[in-house]
Amino acid sequence: MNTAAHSLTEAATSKFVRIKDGELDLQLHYNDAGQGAETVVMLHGSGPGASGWANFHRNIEPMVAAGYRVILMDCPGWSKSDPIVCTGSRSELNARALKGLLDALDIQRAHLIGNSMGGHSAVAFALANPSRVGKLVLMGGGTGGPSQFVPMPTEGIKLLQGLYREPTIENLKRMMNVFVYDTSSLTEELFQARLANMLTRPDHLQNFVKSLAANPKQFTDYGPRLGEITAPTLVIWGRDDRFVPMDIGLRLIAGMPNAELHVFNRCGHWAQWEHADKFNRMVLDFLAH
Ligand SMILES: O=C(O)/C=C/C(=O)/C=C/C=C(\O)C(=O)O
Repeated sequence: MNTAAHSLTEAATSKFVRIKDGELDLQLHYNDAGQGAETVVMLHGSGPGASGWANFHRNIEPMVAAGYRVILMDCPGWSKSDPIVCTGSRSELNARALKGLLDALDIQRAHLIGNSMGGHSAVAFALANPSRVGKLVLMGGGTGGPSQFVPMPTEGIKLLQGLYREPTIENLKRMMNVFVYDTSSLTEELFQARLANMLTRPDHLQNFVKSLAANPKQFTDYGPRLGEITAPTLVIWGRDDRFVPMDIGLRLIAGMPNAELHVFNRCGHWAQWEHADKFNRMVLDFLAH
């Protein structure tokens, strides 16, 4: 391991910033790794205990080694970022938070990699700030619209919401067993780390439940506006995604003029983790050409 890779720990890259945008006034946590001229921002999903580091820890080092600066933003209401009750569009809230973060760091343009809610948020950001987006990579998310084939909410989302309401190890295991295709990859260490993340911030868990009660449809359906996004976009999905079904990926490429889709077989909702090596190679190739 070289010196740069050696310093790629959550603690060594952990930072905070205060952002203000109208009535939005929040402290955000983010991880900042690498020093490239081009920046890749990674946006995590909406599960209890999720964070940029938890979602993307298998993807950071290859991007840094390839010469990118990598920013992992913890969305408002997750991890070490400030708590919030979201009564409107969470996709738009996260997009505003990202704009605040990029402004504070003086980053004019970035590539965005979004997982699930992170995909919805990346699309919201691209619609509001088209000139600030290089390329987009969307996994298991991108628009909050309904599946045409699978009843919504999906079994995964029902388990996720149940876990927010009753944050127990049993409910966590139930959710994570649906999360991935190959459940043998889920270790007790992973469960315990995720449980600890969740239980460290009961305020985030309670706020998510309050947000859902105030507005059950947290993620805007950007279906009608997808044609406005001209940024080159790589959509990546797991064929066995039981949280956000694969046909949403088809909707994305039908709507986005410069989008292409890769479907991983034997893959659930966490393509960047379950197929990390191939995912990293594909994303690096896509960003470079
Ligand atoms: O309801 C949706 O469309 C989005 C759901 C998610 O964002 C779920 C994400 C779960 C994770 O990626 C996680 O790590 O918990």
